[in-house]
Amino acid sequence: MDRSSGDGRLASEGESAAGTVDLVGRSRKLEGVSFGAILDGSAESCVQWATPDGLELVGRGVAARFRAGGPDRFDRIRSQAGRAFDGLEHEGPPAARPRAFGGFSFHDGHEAAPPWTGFDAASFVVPQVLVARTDDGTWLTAVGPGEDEAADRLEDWHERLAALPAMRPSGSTPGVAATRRTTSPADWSTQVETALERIADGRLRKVVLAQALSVDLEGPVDVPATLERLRRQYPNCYRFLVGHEIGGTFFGAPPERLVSKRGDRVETEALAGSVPRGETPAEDDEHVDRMRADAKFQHEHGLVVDAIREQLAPLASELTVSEQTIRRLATIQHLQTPIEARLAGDRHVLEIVEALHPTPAVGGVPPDAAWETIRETEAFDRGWYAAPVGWFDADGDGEFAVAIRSGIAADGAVTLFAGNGIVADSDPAEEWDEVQLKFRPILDELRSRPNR
Ligand SMILES: C=C(O[C@H]1C=CC=C(C(=O)O)[C@@H]1O)C(=O)O
Repeated sequence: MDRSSGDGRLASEGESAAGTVDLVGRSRKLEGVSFGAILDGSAESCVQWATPDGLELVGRGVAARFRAGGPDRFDRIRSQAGRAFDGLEHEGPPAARPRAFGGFSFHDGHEAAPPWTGFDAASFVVPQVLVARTDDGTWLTAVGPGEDEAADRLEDWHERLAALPAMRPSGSTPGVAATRRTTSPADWSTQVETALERIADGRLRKVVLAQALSVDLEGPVDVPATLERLRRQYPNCYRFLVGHEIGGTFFGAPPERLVSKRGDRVETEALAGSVPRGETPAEDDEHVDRMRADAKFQHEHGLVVDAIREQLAPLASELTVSEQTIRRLATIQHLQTPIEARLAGDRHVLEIVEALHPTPAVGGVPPDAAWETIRETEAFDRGWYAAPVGWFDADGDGEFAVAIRSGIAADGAVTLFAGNGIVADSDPAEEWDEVQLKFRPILDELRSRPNR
């Protein structure tokens, strides 16, 4: 793994905006409110998170911030958060509790250079204002460094939100002026051939190689509105947005759960192996039958299942690997294997995140050789692509997705990312086609289209 060039200095600079004062959260029930409208015009830090099973969260402002760099960034975030959450006092239902939102870079040695300005190797915020849409209604939570501040903020935002429209138009798309690839088809073939040689000589069994596509926009992009449109096309995916005050906005609609932890229960999955959707249900099934029967796809998928099993086993008292199923998305279909565990002891979700990242669905096997191949062959910075993004709370519970089918909007452009698993017998041209399908969800939403 890339354990060499991490910037450990950030860890000691990690601050809580609350300083030594204990954080206080106050919640109140809300009538319907448009999530997009809450973020409108915000130059503050903002976050949005939605799961396939219906939880939706949106937050803005910074009550506390945790930042870290280097290989031990998972631990450092955990200890900074431990200090800030230690004295947390929250009045409201558990669904509305304060949480920390953010994510990690794919590589340990990540530098926050454009388009990733503002995105440290690990960075989380506890928003000052959080709105949670749950089965139990919609809740506003204000967080501050003391009771009075939290109560005043709650009052202020309750009034502001009451004045906002409950529905917001879905907005026009920005339009695409031009696209630029980091990787030409010829370069891609060379990269895949390099990986195949390493597989043939036994150094490597699988590596996920990725590409970036830089999209120049005709007009400004409204990321919350783009996410809202993605909800319609990709209802069974996560949706996330992390917007930085001094940089861009990272967002996406990933289908892949890295981990969900509640108490001692952990859910994760292997998601690897891709075929296109067909024109008809029968064609969809033909693609799926081919994928299920194909030794290459099963090998590629099996490596991910085995690695997750091995990564979780030391932490678990029980581990259940379910039957393989199919994940059918708007443009693509994947092999999926749900995996559940009961934890052996008291663990923080970030410990599970650290143990699992990167699964071979985005890294490879063995991890070090895959890491080396990625660093030597890919011609762009992965930044936060394919890394954990999500939230955790004061109890160490939380949920993280793998930030694939994602892009970063910064300086009038959106840079999209997509990759594919390479194993023995992979064909560069087929892999190229599969990667292009993975750019589609966001690219399609950026193209010009009349208002809907
Ligand atoms: C790495 C990506 O997809 C992963 C998830 C599902 C299927 C994959 C595959 O078929 O290679 C990848 O492992 C991506 O979308 O950028």
